Amino acid sequence: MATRVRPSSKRCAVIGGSGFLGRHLVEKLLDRGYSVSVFDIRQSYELPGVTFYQGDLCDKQALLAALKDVSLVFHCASPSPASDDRALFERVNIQGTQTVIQSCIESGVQRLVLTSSASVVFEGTDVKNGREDLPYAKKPIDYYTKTKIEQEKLVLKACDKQKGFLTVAIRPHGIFGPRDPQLVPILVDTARRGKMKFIIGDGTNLVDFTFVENVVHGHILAAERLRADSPICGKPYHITNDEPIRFWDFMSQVLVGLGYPPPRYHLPYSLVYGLALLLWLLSVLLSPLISFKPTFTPMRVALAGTHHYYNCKRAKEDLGYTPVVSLKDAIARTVESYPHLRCEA
Ligand SMILES: NC(=O)C1=CN([C@@H]2O[C@H](COP(=O)(O)OP(=O)(O)OC[C@H]3O[C@@H](n4cnc5c(N)ncnc54)[C@H](OP(=O)(O)O)[C@@H]3O)[C@@H](O)[C@H]2O)C=CC1
Ligand SMILES: CC(C)CCC[C@@H](C)[C@H]1CC[C@H]2C3=C(CC[C@]12C)[C@@]1(C)CCC(=O)C[C@@H]1CC3
Repeated sequence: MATRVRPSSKRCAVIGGSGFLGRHLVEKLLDRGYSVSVFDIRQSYELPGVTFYQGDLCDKQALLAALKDVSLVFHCASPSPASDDRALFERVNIQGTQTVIQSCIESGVQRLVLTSSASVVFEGTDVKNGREDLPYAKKPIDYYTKTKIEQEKLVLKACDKQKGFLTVAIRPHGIFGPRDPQLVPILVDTARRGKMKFIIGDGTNLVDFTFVENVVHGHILAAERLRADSPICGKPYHITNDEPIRFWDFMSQVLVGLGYPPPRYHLPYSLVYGLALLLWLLSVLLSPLISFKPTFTPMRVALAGTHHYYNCKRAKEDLGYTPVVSLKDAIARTVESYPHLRCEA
């Protein structure tokens, strides 16, 4: 059985620690007695026990300062998937991750835990109970996914037991929870603009939505089991709530919890996908003249209308992972955490 690392004697760094997942991770690490250095392009809070280093992860000198005396690094920084800035994704997720790896090695960091994404195998078509041995998407649906694939490959390839530099990748899916700036706010904004009346497709597609505390739990288990003699070195792990749910049931539960009506009318998937593609093309062609961002992007339509749920048996076996918060409780806690987004009518 794997021996637990004694956290109290450990100092770790969280790259992207000001973000949604990063901050939850920092809070749990502090609870477990770690002292934490946060490296992020912005500082969004202050906490006792946390030292902030503000900088761009592509800047090696800035990173080296943050990694001094650190033996464990979590890398959970990325540009938002809502962006379609190819150059930014390539710079941060690919070149930046190379810089993170080099800086870790130069600083004597022994363990690197990457936040990857289960979407690295998603091509816009159904993934049912997908395991980690599925091939990477040959045609990734966007630059975010394309660069997350390259990022994961780089980190896993860098694992070197001889040199004492161990790496592992966590692949969460559809993270949600208090302070998420993405899923619930976008959903509510769409509902407030009267655009959440329709279900794309027949509404039976199953999807994983993963509560942020379960994702954090997976990261910490991986970090504490990452030793030269463990089977997890250089491998990716799916971390989900292990309770796939119909995409539209999940959206409806959140909407109803916040006082909005659930979507009711069905629209054919191919029609909506075609329209989303057309709108996206128009937004690109017209970008020199006007700037508009369609709500229903091809990527969101694909995510809303297909099955994408993943098997986390490998994490259960190798990491001893089981979700710590059920989907029912997670939805209730999430809804409660957004009083300002409740329907006022
Ligand atoms: N949310 C989800 O559903 C899923 C997320 N993931 C992965 O989880 C990780 C965390 O995601 P999440 O917490 O949602 O995202 P956030 O955007 O909330 O957090 C990412 C943080 O990284 C920062 N950052 C971006 N670029 C740089 C840079 N060049 N140098 C330093 N810091 C930078 C961001 O700053 P700023 O906000 O200013 O850009 C932000 O503070 C990401 O790697 C993402 O790919 C994987 C699966 C699902
Ligand atoms: C307008 C509605 C049809 C949809 C609103 C909700 C969406 C904003 C979210 C539903 C699934 C989410 C998701 C992600 C972002 C937010 C959603 C599209 C990711 C792309 C985030 C980054 C990842 O690595 C994969 C996620 C898949 C699910």
